[in-house]
This record gives sequence, C-alpha cells and structure tokens, in this order.
Amino acid sequence: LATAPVGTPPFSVDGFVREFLHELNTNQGVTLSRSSVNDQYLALASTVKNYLMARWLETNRKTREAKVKTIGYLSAEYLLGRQLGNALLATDLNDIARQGLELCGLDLPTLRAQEVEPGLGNGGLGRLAACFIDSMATMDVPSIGYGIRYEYGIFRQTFVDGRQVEQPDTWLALGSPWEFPHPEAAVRVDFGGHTETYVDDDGRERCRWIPAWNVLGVPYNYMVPGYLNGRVNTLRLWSAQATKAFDLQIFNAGDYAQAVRAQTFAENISKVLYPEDSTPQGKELRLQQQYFFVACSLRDFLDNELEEGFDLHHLSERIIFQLNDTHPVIAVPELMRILMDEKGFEWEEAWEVTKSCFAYTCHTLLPEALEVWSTELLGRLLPRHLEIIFGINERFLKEVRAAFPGDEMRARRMSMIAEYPEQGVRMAYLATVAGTKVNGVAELHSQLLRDKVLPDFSQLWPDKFTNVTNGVTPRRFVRMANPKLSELITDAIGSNWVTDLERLKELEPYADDPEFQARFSEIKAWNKKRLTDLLRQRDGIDLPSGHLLDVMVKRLHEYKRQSLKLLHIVSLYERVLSGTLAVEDLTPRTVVFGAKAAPGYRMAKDTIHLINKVAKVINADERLEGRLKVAFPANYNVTLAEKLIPAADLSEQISLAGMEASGTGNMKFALNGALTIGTDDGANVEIRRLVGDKHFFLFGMSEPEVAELGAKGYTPGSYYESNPQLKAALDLILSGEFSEGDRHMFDSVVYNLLHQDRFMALADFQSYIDAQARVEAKYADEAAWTRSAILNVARTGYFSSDRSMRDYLQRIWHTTPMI
Ligand SMILES: CCc1ccc([C@H](C)CC(=O)N[C@@H]2O[C@H](CO)[C@@H](O)[C@H](O)[C@H]2O)cc1
Repeated sequence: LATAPVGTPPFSVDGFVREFLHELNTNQGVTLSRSSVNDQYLALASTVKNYLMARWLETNRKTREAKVKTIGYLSAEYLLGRQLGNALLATDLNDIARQGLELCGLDLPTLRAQEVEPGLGNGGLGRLAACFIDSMATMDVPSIGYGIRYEYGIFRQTFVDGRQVEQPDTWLALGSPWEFPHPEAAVRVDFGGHTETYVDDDGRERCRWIPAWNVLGVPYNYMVPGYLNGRVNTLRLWSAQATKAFDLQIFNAGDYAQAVRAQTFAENISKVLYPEDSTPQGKELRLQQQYFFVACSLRDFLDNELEEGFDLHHLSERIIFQLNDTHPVIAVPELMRILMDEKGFEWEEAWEVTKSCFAYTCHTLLPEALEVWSTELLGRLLPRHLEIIFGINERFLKEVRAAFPGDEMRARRMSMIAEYPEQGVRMAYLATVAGTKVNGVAELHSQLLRDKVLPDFSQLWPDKFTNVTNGVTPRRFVRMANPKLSELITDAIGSNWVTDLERLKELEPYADDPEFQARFSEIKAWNKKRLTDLLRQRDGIDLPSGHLLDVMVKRLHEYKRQSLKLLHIVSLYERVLSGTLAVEDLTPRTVVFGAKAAPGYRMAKDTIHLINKVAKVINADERLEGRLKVAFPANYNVTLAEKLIPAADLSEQISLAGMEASGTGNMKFALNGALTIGTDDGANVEIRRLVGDKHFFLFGMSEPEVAELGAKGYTPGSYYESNPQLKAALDLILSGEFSEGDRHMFDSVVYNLLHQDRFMALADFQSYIDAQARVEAKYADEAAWTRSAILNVARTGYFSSDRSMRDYLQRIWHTTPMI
C-alpha cells in the first residue's frame, strides 16, 4: 500500500465536483452555502493540486531513478504570475472545472480573479526565469528552480496626485495554496566569523570557517506543471527562520524584544525583494539574501538529489547550475568551500569540478547594473568565500599572464578585484571565469558582451561566449492570455503550435484571407473590450473604443525612454493647440503606459509624475474631441500584462540602441498580433528580421551610430534648438501647461533631457515622429494593418522559450530532455 501511487481524481465533471466539495469541507471547513469566494478559490486550488500530485510524485521518482543530468536554475527572482489558470491549462481541466463550478453555482473567472499573483521579481529577468521553468517542464527537462520565498514581493504601486506611492505586497495574507513547506528539510546557513587553518589527520594544512551566526533555510516547494505531458517539475524557494526561534530565559527575564530579536533578524533575510532592477544598492542584506538561497540550494542538491556515496568528482554529470545574472554567483566559492573544507578535496580537484558545474547568463549592458561587492563587506559576512575568491583570481591572473606575457595592464583590467573607488569583487568577472559558458540574451547583446563589456575575456576564451536569444512561454502569453486568438489559430493549423510554436508559420497563407482577417480583427476588438471592462473596474479608466491602442509597458528606466513616448504625445497635443495639426487629422489613439519605478530612482518617479499630469490635461481637453487619450493603470504586473498585450495594436520598444539586452515584452506583443515600433536594439533586431521590414516600424540610430555620436560628443540642446516641433513640445511642458502653471514642477525631467539626455531621446525624436506618421498611415488601411498583424503572429514562433531551452540544452547544458 505504501508505494501505491496516490489516486488522481477522475477527469469528469462529477469527479471534479466531488473533489472540490471535499476540499471545501475538509480543507476550508465550510459548506458550499457558507463558503466565501476565498474559501472557494482555495478549495479549487487544492482540487487542481490533487490532479497534479500523482504526476509530481511520479516525476520525482522517475527523475531520481534515472540519475540523469539535472538543470539547477539559480535565480534571485521568479515573476510567476497567477498559478490557477496555468495549472488548469496544463492539466486540461479548464472546461471540466468551468462546468463543475457552474453546477455549484460558481463562476470560474471570479475564482481565478481571487488569486494574488506572487510578485517575486522586478521585471524581465524574473519573468524570463518563470517562462524558462515552464518550458523545461513542458519539454521533459529534469530541472529544479531555486530561489527565495520573499514574504513581501515587488511593491504594489498606487498613484497619489499622479505620484508613485509604494505599498507592501501582502501576497501571503489570504494564504498561498500553491506552496508545500518542508520545515523538516531545513538547511543551516552560516554567516560572519573568521577562518582558521589547521592540520588535518593526514598532516595536511587545511582551512576552515568558524562562523559567528546562522539561520535556517526552510524549503517551500511549488509545482511547475508541464503542458499536457504529465511532468511536474519543482520550484524550491527558501524562507529564512531563526535557528533558535525564541529565547525563553531572556523572555522570562522580561526583555521580550530581545527574546525574539534573533527571530526577526533571521526572518529579515527573506523578508522582502529588493525593488531595484538595474542599480545594485550594495546593501549587506542583499548579499545575505544571495548567499542564503545559494547555500540552501547547493546543500539541498548535494544532500537530497544525489544517491548516498555519490563521487562528487563526477558532479557535472548530474547537475549544471545556470546563474541567472550575477546575483547567485557566490555559489562558485560556496561549492569550492564545500568540496575542500567538508569533502577534503584539494584546490585543483575542487576547481576542476566547480568550473564544470556552472554557466552564466548576463542580462544587462548598463555598467552600473554590474554587481561589485566590497571586500570589506564580503570579508565580514563570508570570510572563507573571500579567501577562495582571492585564490581563484590569483590562479586566473597567472593564466592571463601566461597567455599575454608582460601585458600587466591587461591583467589589471581582468582582475576580479577592483581597487577603485574601494576594493571590491567584480561578480561578472567571477561568473565569467568560473562558467563553462557565458551567454547574452539576444544576438546584438551577446555581440556587445564580446566587443564592449567583456572584450578581454572573449579574446582569452572566444569559445566560452555564446548567445541564447530570450523567449516567452506560449502557454501563458498566447494560449491562456488570448483564448480567442488561440482558437482561431487551432482552427486553421491544429493545436500543436502550443508546444511547437514555429508551426505558426503555417498561418502565413491566411494573412491574405479576408475571412480570416475579419475574424482576426474581431478578436482584437474583443480583447480591447475585455481590457476596457477591466480598466474601468480596476482603475476607473475609460478606454474609448475604436482607437489605435498604443502600449508601452515595462519598468520605468531612462534607457527604455518612456520620455520619448511622452514627447510624441505632447508634440501631438501641442500641434493641435497651435493649429499645425487639424484635430480631425489626428488618428484616434489611446496610449497606455504601465511601469513601476525603483523607489530610490528619482528621475524615474518624476517621469511617472509627468506622464500622469500630461494624461490628466489631455484626457480632459475637449478640443481633442476624444481622439487622443493617455491611460496609466497603476501596478503593472503579469496579470495586467495578460489582458493588455492581447488588446494592443502598437508595441513600443523604443530603447536607445545598445541598451536593452533583449526585451521579452516585444516578443509577447508580436505573438499577439501587435505591430512593433522600435529601434534596432536587443531582440527587436531579430523580430524585425523575421517579420520583415514592411511589418515593423523601425526608427532611430543603430548601435554603431549611437557609439559614434557618443564618441564625437552629444549636445542634446542642439536638437532642441534645431527642431521647432521638439522645441515646442518641451516648451509646452516648461510653460506649466501640465502643472497648473507651475513652470518648475518638471525642471528635473526637462533639463535632464536638454543638458544630459544620456539615452539620446532628443537625437532620435524626429526619426521617431516620422515613424509614428507611418504608423498612422498604415493604420488607416485596416486590411494592410491586419495582414501585417497576422504575419507578425505567423513569423515570431521562434520567440518561444521552448526554443530558448533547446538552445541552452545544445549550446550550454549538453544534455537532453527525458523522453
Ligand atoms: C542588482 C540590481 C539588479 C537587479 C536586476 C537586474 C536585471 C538583470 C535587470 C533585468 O531584468 N534585465 C532584463 O532582463 C531581461 C531578460 O533577459 C531582458 O529581456 C531585458 O532586456 C533586461 O533589461 C539587474 C540589476
């Protein structure tokens, strides 16, 4: 009996209803008639879990028995989105659940809306991790996602008088039905203290760490269901707890606060996600978070995923840890420490194993986003790891000097240890030295990594550098987010596209089919209506119908140039006010923004404020006859993206060329039939190549042109002086038009553009305006627009995260799915 697999409830409406009512009664302790919506949601969630449980247990058993190579995905962020809808899809339970709930007088969409999404990430990097683990499960790739179970995820954004105000993300308040805590499998993680050398029993000089304090890491397991393939992989997120929760003696002595101090101190480690997505703050707690989840994950894999007595010299046959940016790179000295200090390996032995167990993905081009941890902090928090890093660097520089004799400058440039402004460790260099492979996330990005970010390293190890262009999961971002388009596609080419997205190519012939075009436009209109209803209820925003929906959703950052989009809007408004543009010649357009700013990023917050103030004036101005609207729903997240993206006509991907590593929103929009207006940056380059120039609105400088202008000296003011339209737009802002006459409210934003403009928005302004005119011209020809939209869908199947996984398997992980 003990080994009998748990029964899976019957795949029938009756079976489902029985399971649901059972969960409602036994788990929630209520009857249907007395149940709250939250009770019903939690019962539904555990019902779906029960359908997945047998598969999860079977996956673990099969994978463990197979002793295959596993992918350990180490990421400080996972932007998962709501789980229920995806689980219903993966188990093909959607229709059964909808019918079963109807029989109970309940409505599935209402229960799905009850779920609070786990916002355990900032933006691109975190969402990519979520897409990747979905693809690995769907492609039968044995993998474990490792990360942090933040008690508070990315802040909830509210607007007060148009200004961003952050609220804590209490995502756990109403329970979290998708997690399985295992306190019995807690891992002890050490910190602080010092190291000492000693002579071991074989007379060998050894080193060991004498830590000062420690915490416990409690694993919370999450199901990662594959799509209709019966596989359920695991996402293991770690939560920090005090080793000694409560000190009764101190409590009895009356110092109650002291009695629980250890607890609060420990819990702080996984308390909250750092809301920065480009500029590391160098905070000690952030380093504690990074080491905490890495130490738990390595320990967990070595102790629980390998059979007793496994020879760790062969570790790379069983695991490859993918470093999702530098945030988990402390895993390298941690594995060295375990192998040498605990398993008795010699340095060379340990290094042979370590450097075959990691690979590094870089997600940025911004120099300020590259992490450098001070040796002062590292030495205080992780003294043994700092020693090991120095050891790795010493041996590495020996190799550099051997390869480039006498070139001391090169050795100094390539050292992991930066001496200025304070001594610190360049984590990207450590990741590059230790990684079997280093990849960028789009062709242009990977080329710039070789040529500009890590040129010395690519010269030393040209074969170590490769590219894997990002992708997105078609399950969540097409099949689930756009059910009507999915139906249209499946009617035309069958349903295999969901797991073989390049089959979308078979849609090409339909681009010229008027009947298909008509259905395609109806679906876009339906998605717009759905969005309109949501924004009215969610934000009190009224979207006018029949407008070109022009959408810009991504984190607020100057390099992404939300300011350029704003200058376009203000310019249109100014031209109507000044009469240089007849209102009837204005293409009815609604611009939708979605963007969170890192709380400490002043310029980003001022830009949000300006966008909201401009929106307020424009939306209220009768002279526009409702032909230009600006909407800025607060708290952009995965759930809102799932409604926004299928409704969009125009996708804004307007970063300065050479700045956006890849972008993934750009892929989601194209796959949902939006046309892109964009620069040749990140993955835009590959999207444009695949969809064709006629179906992409390219503008702006290319990366080499940006570099050239930067080198020769860029004076934004000259563009202001020489372009009357640009001048008029900026002057309108400076006039106080959007600030109740206060001419200085937005000095910070405008004078930054006029005097710094690091990301050359003014230089690309005219080209952008011209491209927007081409957009309006094309949008006037509905058949041509719809044809292009269909071709965008048909030609972007390449951007499936399944294809990205195939590239990682072939180029970096050198392993295959478990078929
Ligand atoms: C330490 C502060 C910090 C936190 C997060 C990050 C991330 C790397 C920023 C990020 O999300 N980068 C985005 O990654 C996406 C997935 O590869 C890309 O598509 C985006 O272009 C890139 O900006 C940098 C620095």
